[in-house]
Amino acid sequence: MGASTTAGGQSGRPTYPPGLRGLARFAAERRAALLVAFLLILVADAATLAQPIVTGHLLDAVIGRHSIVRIVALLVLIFVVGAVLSGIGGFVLSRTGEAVVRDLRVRLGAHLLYLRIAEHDRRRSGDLLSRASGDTMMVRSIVTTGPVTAVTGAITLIASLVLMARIDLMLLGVTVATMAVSFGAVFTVLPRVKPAALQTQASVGRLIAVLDRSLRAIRTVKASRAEERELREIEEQAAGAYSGGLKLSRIQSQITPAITLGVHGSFLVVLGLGGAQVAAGHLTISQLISYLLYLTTLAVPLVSVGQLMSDLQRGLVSFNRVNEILNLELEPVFAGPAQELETVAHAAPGGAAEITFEGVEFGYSDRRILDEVSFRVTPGSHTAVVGPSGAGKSTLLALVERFYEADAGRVLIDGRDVTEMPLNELRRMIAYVEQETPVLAGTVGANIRYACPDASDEAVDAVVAQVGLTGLVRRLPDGLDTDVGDAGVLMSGGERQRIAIARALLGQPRVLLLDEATSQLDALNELAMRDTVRNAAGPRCTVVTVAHRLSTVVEADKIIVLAGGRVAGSGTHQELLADSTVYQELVQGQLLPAAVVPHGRDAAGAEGRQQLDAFDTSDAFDDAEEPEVLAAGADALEMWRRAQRGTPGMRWLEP
Ligand SMILES: Nc1ncnc2c1ncn2[C@@H]1O[C@H](COP(=O)(O)OP(=O)(O)OP(=O)(O)O)[C@@H](O)[C@H]1O
Repeated sequence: MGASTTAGGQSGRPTYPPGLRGLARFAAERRAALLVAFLLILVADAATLAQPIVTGHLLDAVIGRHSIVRIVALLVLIFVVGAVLSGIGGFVLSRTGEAVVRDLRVRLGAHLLYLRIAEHDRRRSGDLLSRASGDTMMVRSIVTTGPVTAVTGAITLIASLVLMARIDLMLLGVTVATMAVSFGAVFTVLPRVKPAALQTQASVGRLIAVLDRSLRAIRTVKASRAEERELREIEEQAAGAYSGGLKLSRIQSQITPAITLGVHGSFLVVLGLGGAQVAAGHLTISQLISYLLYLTTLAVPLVSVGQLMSDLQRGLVSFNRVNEILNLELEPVFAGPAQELETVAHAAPGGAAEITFEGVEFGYSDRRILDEVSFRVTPGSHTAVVGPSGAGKSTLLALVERFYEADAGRVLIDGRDVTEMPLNELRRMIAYVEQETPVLAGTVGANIRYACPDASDEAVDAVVAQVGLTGLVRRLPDGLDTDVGDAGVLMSGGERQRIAIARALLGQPRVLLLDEATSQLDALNELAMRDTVRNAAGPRCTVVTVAHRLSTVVEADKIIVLAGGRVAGSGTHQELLADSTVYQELVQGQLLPAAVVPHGRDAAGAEGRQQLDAFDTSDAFDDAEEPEVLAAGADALEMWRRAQRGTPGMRWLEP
């Protein structure tokens, strides 16, 4: 299923009610295959049911010393036809069940990818993973073996009862009464299956969530010596799953013997009563044997039906857990019929875009994060957003990307409200580098091409050079084909960041949103970041950076100061230093810890700045392992720092 089909189907994709009705409706989408399988099994069962009749005739023929050749041939034919058709029917049903589960998994996968970010915020990804794996497995078992058992069991049961009724009604009455007692016992334990299954599946979900959490932060777990604590949580959830599983086993261990006892009990009663009937001459011996054969034929489907009833309850719990996700609202990715997403790297048409916030209000829940936020970012400019931690800076970027929608007010791109633009069109024009600069498992090249898989090698080489990765790529054992490890763990933080920026630049976006990592970068990376941002902004691209480093801020054409959910000031670095106490405080304390505070001019700084501008970071990265180059990078950063001292009102804050 391609991306376009998946997303295009969002509006028309059927939803299912919870429970058996939903499961039946889901399975009914493959009714043609189910019907073929049903007919095959019907004929196979008819053949099985004919066996006792023909066996009865065989006995009569043996007792009456008639020829048995034709009857034996017929019996063999019935055996073979029954076995072959039941095999084919079972296979068709199983294949259909597998296809049903495949569809369920793909739909669930599509749903998880297209789910609104707010839903992902609310849920633990480990639990979602367990629904995609464990729960779909449970659904699989009831839609594969379930229909086979139900169809064959029901047919065999009804036909056997009809044929047994034709032999002796009284014996049938006794059989039904005995079986009713054992099924009564089964029905008393069945309601306990659902809560036990729910406990098991929910515990497994939480277990995977705990594991997922620990493995994602395995270094922190080890550094905090938290293995034992994590293990205790794992044990707790495993114990929950164990106790749920134990309850289910207990219930199952009552169901199977109850039915087996019912069948065996009725066999003995029928043998006794039937023997008396034969002795009294009301029944022939062959009729009694046929009856008893029917009774034994019943044993297997009845036990299977008992098992199915229990499995069905468990499967329904899993189906409901999967269906709960399938019924969640998705992002409206496509406005109309599915459109092709652009996968080739070329500039999004239109050049640098204008971004406007008009009285935007937003809160993740009841807590207001942004309050009447209004500002304009001019096309081609570089705007830095600064503010205290938690002020809502990243949230601003999320609203431009439309990960969330404003509660009031509007976010406009080139005068168009983002909520009225097709999401794929909006996101095609924007590149976004989030704070954690995620790198996905795979190769360096695949990561850079992630948004534009069809980009040419030349385009990739160009962005690799732009972010100063050429030297690294040359040194890597397999160049761009080198694996970055799970979540990019084999790369350094700075390398991951540059890979993420290269990925963003490859799409030649009209808007580049950079959520600067809060952690300090080394000298070279800090300079590279500054150069990259400076070079990206221009006639083709507008850059908005959530800035934590002064190197980014002072370069910006405009700085927006966000505090207390409001715009507390905007302007250039110099303007804000003069006008905004919030900005001054940020510069002193939080924007760049141990960095700069207002001070007088420093003529040497201006000279330092010129030298810094001449320092080519991309060349430096190419030889970043050379000690003299590293030293030159550090020198260049010091030059830049001196340049800041040359900036009106700035001096270094002593650590
Ligand atoms: N997905 C979310 N659900 C609920 N609350 C959130 C969510 N994301 C952020 N918040 C809260 O919203 C507020 C603003 O968060 P945001 O990440 O935008 O701040 P920020 O200014 O970028 O902070 P920082 O500089 O520390 O990265 C914070 O108080 C944060 O706890």
